[in-house]
Amino acid sequence: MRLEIESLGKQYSEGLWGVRDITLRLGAGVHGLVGPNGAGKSTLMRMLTTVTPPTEGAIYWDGTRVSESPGVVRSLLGYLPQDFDTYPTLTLEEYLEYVAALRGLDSETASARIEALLDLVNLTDVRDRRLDTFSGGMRQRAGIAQALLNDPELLVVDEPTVGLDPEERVRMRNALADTADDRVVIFSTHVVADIEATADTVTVLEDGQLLTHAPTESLIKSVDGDVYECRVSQSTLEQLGQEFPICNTVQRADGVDVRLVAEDPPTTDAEQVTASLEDAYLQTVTHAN
Ligand SMILES: Nc1ncnc2c1ncn2[C@@H]1O[C@H](COP(=O)(O)OP(=O)(O)OP(=O)(O)O)[C@@H](O)[C@H]1O
Repeated sequence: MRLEIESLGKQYSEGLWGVRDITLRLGAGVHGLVGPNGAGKSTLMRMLTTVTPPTEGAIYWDGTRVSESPGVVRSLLGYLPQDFDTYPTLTLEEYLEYVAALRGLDSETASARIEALLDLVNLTDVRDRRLDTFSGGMRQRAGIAQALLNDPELLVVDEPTVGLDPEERVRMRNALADTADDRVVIFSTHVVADIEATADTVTVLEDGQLLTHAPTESLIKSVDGDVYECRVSQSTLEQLGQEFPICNTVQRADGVDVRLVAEDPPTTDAEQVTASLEDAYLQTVTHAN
């Protein structure tokens, strides 16, 4: 299975492009799509899911041009949109049975599939509970289950961790990673830490442009040895901020603990620390500006 995106662009109005000139090749696995608000993540996903047509360029699934045969992608697609909503008065099981019927699954296939998916997203115990009693994280995992009902080869999830507490974020990430063995999973977020543990590749978008696309490990390695932490005064922090990407700051009684990306130690007592995806992301975004 292979998703190819060739010079893809979407223009909303004169001079306003949601994304432009995006070229990517994605195989089975989890692919993280990150970027700040307005970067173009949702625009790209809406084109991948055939919700909106591209203005230029093309998308191919296993060599078939999607705009010429949108039904091909729709039949193998699972989609969890950002504004996903459920039917509050149905129980989880009733809801999944309803969606399965809408997708044309026969009842035997549907019940086997529902059983497996409840287990995958860890909601078997609450199958008889009404959806309006679910937490945000449970609702999102129910969303993943509905998106997987037809066993899609392409699963697209738009910001599935928004509004979730840390424990629920981890459950959500694990559920996504567990689905990715034999499908292409595209996971968009503006929280870089959400994809560090789960994504095989990372794609960084900003202002509609593709800044980088690389295996997660190699993106982290690109800043290995260049991440430092040190305690500095507020005025030194301001100077450092002019020169280096600042990854994090924590106020202390006697100064500010700062984490930054620099080729050489930024202060005499700076300590080199293990690089994270967030450091690599900040370096990528800062370099582009
Ligand atoms: N339907 C639309 N009509 C006009 N402009 C749009 C439309 N949808 C998005 N845009 C614009 O396209 C650009 C990319 O937006 P998009 O929603 O794709 O970004 P995003 O990365 O998903 O952002 P967020 O993280 O805030 O959801 C922005 O400038 C946005 O204002």
